[in-house]
Amino acid sequence: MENNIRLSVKNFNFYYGNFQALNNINMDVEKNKVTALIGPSGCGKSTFLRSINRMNDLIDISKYEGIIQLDETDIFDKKYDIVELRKSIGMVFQKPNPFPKTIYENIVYGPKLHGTRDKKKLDEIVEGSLKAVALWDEVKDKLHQSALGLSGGQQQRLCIARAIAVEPEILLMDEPTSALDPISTLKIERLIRDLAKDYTIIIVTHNMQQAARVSEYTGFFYQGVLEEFGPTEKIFTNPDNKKTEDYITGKFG
Ligand SMILES: Nc1ncnc2c1ncn2[C@@H]1O[C@H](COP(=O)(O)OP(=O)(O)OP(=O)(O)O)[C@@H](O)[C@H]1O
Repeated sequence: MENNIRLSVKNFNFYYGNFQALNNINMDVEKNKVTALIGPSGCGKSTFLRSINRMNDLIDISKYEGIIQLDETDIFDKKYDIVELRKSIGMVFQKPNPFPKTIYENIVYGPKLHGTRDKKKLDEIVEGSLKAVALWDEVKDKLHQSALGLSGGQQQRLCIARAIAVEPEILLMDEPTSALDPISTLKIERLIRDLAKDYTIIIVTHNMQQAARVSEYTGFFYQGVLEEFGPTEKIFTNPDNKKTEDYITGKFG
């Protein structure tokens, strides 16, 4: 079991100034599985997700305690290069945010940053990444047009392609379908299942049906505490914690 753990969070606390947003979080994230994070607004899901690739470092007043290990290396270790970390742990946001550049340039941005210069190699990465998100057929004739000309759903698939172009180990997704219509949402959900073959995925979602559809594991957060974490099926059918049950049956939140 131990070898299947990609990310291990131990006694993790997080503060914005005096406000403690996360309280003693412990979680092991299994390789090539989808882990969903659910809970009412303001419970700390995004703070937790952003801690995993150290995006919270940008917030001056923030402070953390505890350990987050990626493949047994502490991501907060001073020796850990943040550019390398973000290569290993990619992120997709709520609103599609392609760069105002061509489709091609969006995908090759990361690989170029990490030193890939060979045109043929870059072309391969573009084709491979776009095929992986089932966008290739839709855009192969307009790779050099602006990414901003794509629909919202296509833009989000492009952002996922951009994230996987550098071959991360983990993909973090912060409510990746909340700005999309139902059909685009289904496409992304199918894509998440496909991508789990190659990546470890952690997804924040407000949509409990979505968590149930896409994930193997679910964590329920409430007021900065990880109240319950376990197999998705158990969390949704037979949770141990009364708060989890109240939340999934719609009694609050
Ligand atoms: N930059 C910040 N400075 C101060 N407090 C913050 C900051 N970001 C978030 N918080 C607070 O931390 C708590 C957790 O916020 P967070 O965004 O992680 O919750 P969430 O569960 O993702 O909520 P939502 O589902 O609404 O996105 C909230 O009380 C929020 O007000």
